[in-house]
Amino acid sequence: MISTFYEKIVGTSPPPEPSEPKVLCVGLSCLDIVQLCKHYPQEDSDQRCIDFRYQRGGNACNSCTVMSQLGQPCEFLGVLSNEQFSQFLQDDMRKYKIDFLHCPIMENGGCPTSVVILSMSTGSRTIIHHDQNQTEITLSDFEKLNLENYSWIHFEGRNISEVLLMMQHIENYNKSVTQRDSETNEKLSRYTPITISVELEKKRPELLDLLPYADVAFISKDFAKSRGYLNMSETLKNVSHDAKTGATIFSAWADRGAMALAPDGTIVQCPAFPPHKIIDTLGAGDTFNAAILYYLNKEKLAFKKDYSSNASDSIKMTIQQNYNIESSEKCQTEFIDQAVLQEAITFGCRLTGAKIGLQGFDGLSSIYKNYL
Ligand SMILES: Nc1ncnc2c1ncn2[C@@H]1O[C@H](COP(=O)(O)OP(=O)(O)O)[C@@H](O)[C@H]1O
Ligand SMILES: O=P(O)(O)OC[C@@]1(O)O[C@H](CO)[C@@H](O)[C@@H]1O
Repeated sequence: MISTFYEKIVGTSPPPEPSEPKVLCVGLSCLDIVQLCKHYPQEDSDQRCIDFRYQRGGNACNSCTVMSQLGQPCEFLGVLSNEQFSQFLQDDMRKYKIDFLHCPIMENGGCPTSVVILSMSTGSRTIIHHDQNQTEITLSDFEKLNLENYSWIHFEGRNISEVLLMMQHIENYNKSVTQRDSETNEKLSRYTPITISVELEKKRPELLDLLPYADVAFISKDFAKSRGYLNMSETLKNVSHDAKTGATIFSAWADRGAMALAPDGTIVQCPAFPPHKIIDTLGAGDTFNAAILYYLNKEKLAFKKDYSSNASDSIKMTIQQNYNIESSEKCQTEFIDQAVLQEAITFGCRLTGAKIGLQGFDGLSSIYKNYL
């Protein structure tokens, strides 16, 4: 039996929605058990580590932690449960002012857990994950959202077929808010279309099926390596063949920094900003993604152009027949030019460089204030 947190705890009246639209992150929240080791351990050895902690993790959830510290209203959507560690995750989201009111709560469900080994000698983070048979967010969970409350929706590439349906649901919404009255040419809605982003992180080639629906895509180095790409430019070049026309694509690559493809086809790049001492690389990619979402979403909201003026320019993209879905929308990326993209990627690399000099995510808000 699944109910939402809202139905279970809050009752019937909906909570007041913020005046500023939120960024929604759909994906995983899990428990991270982090062991800080001097060196990566040898198999079948017995040793002590330097430190131990547990914290809330998961790509989408970590990105919310970072955005919340930057002052961005954000919401997490993922499956939660009544189990004690899942309660810990929920308490922690409250602490960080991350909205999770629409998360389905699985009675008798478990809590996905990762054991993470941080190596002080190399700065690596090794993640061993168990999903505790947790189910994933489906279209029917997603349909309960009022999309007017969001300016940007980010998906972790996970349950591909359902994520595709959710992306298509957003496209339909976007069509409805950009419609005009045929006689007066007046816009029929005061809402702005939603920008869709996706992260291809896990080493699963099927994740490429999500690209034709994304306005913005993040390609992790793990995914890129699993495809045989040796560097960021090779990644962008290859992946762009599967992407929507006008999409913005990011490739982040640890100490090499990051590179991005702009909607007009130009490439921008930024080196990494390593801290004095690397303390904790867990969640570096999630921090980078959050910084980009934050920066580009602010640019989007500041962008005064009428979003529906070029509606007739829409392009038809057909994706893999096994999903039998068509994408006919234009990219929601008009606000991204080369200069904006360069600023965004520099902000992303700077913030992430600062994060890996910290334990966990606390302290990012003061770093951000200094950055401004
Ligand atoms: N060792 C490092 N030195 C400096 N910056 C780093 C380092 N590792 C990660 N970063 C920063 O974090 C971003 C994302 O890192 P990456 O390792 O690709 O993510 P993930 O956590 O997904 O493996 C990089 O683009 C870079 O800016
Ligand atoms: O940014 P990274 O370091 O790649 O992601 C870290 C992380 O989100 O990924 C795991 C789930 O795959 C979580 O246990 C952990 O918090």
